[in-house]
Amino acid sequence: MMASYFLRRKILNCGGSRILLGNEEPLHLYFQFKFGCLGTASDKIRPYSSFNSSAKINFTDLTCPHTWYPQARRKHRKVFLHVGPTNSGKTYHALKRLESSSSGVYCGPLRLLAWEVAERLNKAKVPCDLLTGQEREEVEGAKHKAVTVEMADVASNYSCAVIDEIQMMGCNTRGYSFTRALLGIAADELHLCGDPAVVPLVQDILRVTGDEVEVQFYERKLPLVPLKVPLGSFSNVRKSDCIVTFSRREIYKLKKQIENGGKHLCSVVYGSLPPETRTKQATMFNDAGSDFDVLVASDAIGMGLNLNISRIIFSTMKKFDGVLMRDLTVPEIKQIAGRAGRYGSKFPRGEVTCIHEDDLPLLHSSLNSPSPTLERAGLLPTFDLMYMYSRLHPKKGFYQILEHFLDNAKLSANYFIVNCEQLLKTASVIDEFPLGLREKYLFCISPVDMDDEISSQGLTQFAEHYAKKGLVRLREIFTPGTLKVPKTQSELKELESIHKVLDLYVWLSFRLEDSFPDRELASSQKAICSMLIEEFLERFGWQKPKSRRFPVLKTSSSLLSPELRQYL
Ligand SMILES: Nc1ncnc2c1ncn2[C@@H]1O[C@H](COP(=O)(O)OP(=O)(O)OP(=O)(O)O)[C@@H](O)[C@H]1O
Ligand SMILES: [Mg+2]
Repeated sequence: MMASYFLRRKILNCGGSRILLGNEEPLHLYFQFKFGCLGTASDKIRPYSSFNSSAKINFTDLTCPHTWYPQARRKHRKVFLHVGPTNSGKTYHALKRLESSSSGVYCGPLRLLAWEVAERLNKAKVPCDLLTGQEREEVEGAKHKAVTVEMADVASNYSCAVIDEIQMMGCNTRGYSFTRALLGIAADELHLCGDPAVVPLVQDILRVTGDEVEVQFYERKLPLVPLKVPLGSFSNVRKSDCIVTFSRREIYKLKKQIENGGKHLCSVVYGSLPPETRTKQATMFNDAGSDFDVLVASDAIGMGLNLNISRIIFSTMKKFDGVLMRDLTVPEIKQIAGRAGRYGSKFPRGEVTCIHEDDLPLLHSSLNSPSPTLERAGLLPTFDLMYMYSRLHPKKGFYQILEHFLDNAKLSANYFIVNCEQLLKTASVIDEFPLGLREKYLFCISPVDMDDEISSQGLTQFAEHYAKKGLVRLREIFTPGTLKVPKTQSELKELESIHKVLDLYVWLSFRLEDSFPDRELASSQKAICSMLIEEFLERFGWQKPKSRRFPVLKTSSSLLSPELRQYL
């Protein structure tokens, strides 16, 4: 049961009251800079090898990011690029290698994937720790770890490492974490899984590292058939279909339309649902005995969940990208469509179509086109560089330092600086408080959605309390016992945002342990949020189908463990 999930986890001690920058170097470079002792770097490494002349160093020169990782540069890594379409066994083969290695790390793009891999390795009697921004679970004797890519450790040595969905190094927001893992993980064997579109870029980037690269191409295990006829009417929806759309409002509208037909109940999966709720919805859909036999989902299904989908149906081929409505790209269409016909499910093939006939030409042409070659990988200045740069501009706030740094950064052709809009938004809020640069950087890289009002208020309050007292008690900001099952879409959205704020508290508690002491309370409240959202999804928002038995609804308190019940 999810409610007790967090409580059962054994929390790893993560280092007293030190600030741990989850997606940063573990501050070793910072101290090396501070005390001028970066003598361990090999001769090839630039620019820090000449530390004593630090005044001459141009800290905004990001043209040689491979030199930021001396540990990896000391290795002659054997890199395997596993590339092919979705459902072709890329991850499967890389994980087989990881399982048989003496030590290793799996770096995935989502918490769901890290959970799945940790579970898989532990089941195969390979003890494996789990480490994400918000969870740390230690298994006795573990020499393996499953982590979210932001948590990849570039200061340890591994025999084997896997970076999944490596094409995400081209992602405009998170790309830098994949680039960092690619350049920085010190493993004898490094397995990269992803789209064939990454091959030339990875080969080019690794040309200067001295690593050896081997490419292995994969074919889809089961055929994917683009249908010539559109869905047309919702009466043609059948068991194991997945309807894809891109807004939350549309997801609930489609769910209602399909359920009103009286033949199906729909599970839903979309990005802002808590990860554990997404897993639960996916499990209900996968369960052949469950009444929830149709899935309505956003592109959040593109990665990470193993779903028994026989047919993908695009309700639209357009997506709002934050600025305007645009056509889906070839890689997006392929990634989503490829979820149909998973190897190991009961279907002999996958099928894909659209609701509307007009959308079929784009679907068919995209499935027949190769994904455009990835040209550049994302970068973000590390804390060390920002710190050194800030010392040259001691009067500037963090926002100005960041802005100035970004304006002056020099890059080589293989890299781009990721979109720092969220970072800058957070920096402008955080600059209001008397905090050190390291603390400001930490708040800025935290997983906060500054476009979500409740989330940004949460971050502001956490930073304010932290700056004033050095201690942030959850009860001063949030009253346990006030959470309720949402009755409307807007209440649901609010609960999703509260979940994000609690998640942020947990994230901060792993990095500022003494100042955020209520991790357990935040985790239990998160679990309650998820359950209340699930209760909404099971009970509200649609009419009971005529001919089906409705699942028995348990009250949220009866689902709770005694430890959690006290918080309601
Ligand atoms: N040789 C195999 N034997 C048994 N199961 C396999 C084999 N290859 C793949 N599978 C299973 O097929 C499914 C798809 O494989 P996998 O997840 O490795 O594909 P992928 O190419 O990584 O896809 P994606 O691009 O979607 O991540 C998984 O459930 C996996 O366990
Ligand atoms: Mg995979």
